[in-house]
Amino acid sequence: MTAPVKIGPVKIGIVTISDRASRGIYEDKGGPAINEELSRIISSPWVAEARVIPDELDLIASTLVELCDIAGCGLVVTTGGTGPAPRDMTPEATEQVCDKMMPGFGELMRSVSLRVVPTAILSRQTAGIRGSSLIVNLPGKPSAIHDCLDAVFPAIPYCLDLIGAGRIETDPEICVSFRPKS
Ligand SMILES: Nc1ncnc2c1ncn2[C@@H]1O[C@H](COP(=O)(O)OP(=O)(O)OP(=O)(O)O)[C@@H](O)[C@H]1O
Ligand SMILES: Nc1nc2c(c(=O)[nH]1)N[C@H]1C(S)=C(S)[C@@H](COP(=O)(O)O)O[C@H]1N2
Repeated sequence: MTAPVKIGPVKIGIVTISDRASRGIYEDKGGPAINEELSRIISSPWVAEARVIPDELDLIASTLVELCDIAGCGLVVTTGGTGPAPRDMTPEATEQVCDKMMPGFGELMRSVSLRVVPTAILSRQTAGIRGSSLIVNLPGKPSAIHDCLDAVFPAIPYCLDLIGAGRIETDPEICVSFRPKS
């Protein structure tokens, strides 16, 4: 059974998790790249809620909770902090706040990324459901955003339908979303 549909434009959280971008040591290119990619793919109305934060487990977790529970984001996309380095804690924060993990997202994104870089296996990127929100992790390299989002996006609208996150439509010239029950 699908959850009740939310009315109005879907809110999408865009979270850059980077020590250096959050301190202004370099310009954040990840958040704007996600915004650009979503604008290319999604044809229905949506609004962005962007955040730029350091690689701090508690702050990542509280930002994800705030975006899902208070801002009401149906989808939250993160970039950065998925690797093996000591401060890479995004998957841990994602697991901490999710009711249900969606391992297929990470599997597909790593497999697609492996065609681009052999170090794709170093990303522990994952996805999960918190209430009526889907959280998806992307690697920090801004160039990874296009490859990873394009790979998983065909399944995202139906996932959002199933959890009651709101309805989104995609531009079929860019991404054909698959809704088995429509
Ligand atoms: N938000 C971003 N904006 C621009 N470039 C980025 C961003 N995040 C990462 N990068 C680039 O990708 C590289 C690898 O990203 P990674 O997430 O491993 O960074 P990092 O070494 O953990 O450092 P930091 O957390 O300070 O971004 C970085 O060294 C940087 O060149
Ligand atoms: N598509 C894609 N995936 C990628 C990469 C990349 O450049 N492109 N970088 C890899 C590398 S080098 C690392 S260390 C991991 C984790 O990156 P993160 O800690 O920035 O999230 O993502 C991997 N996945």
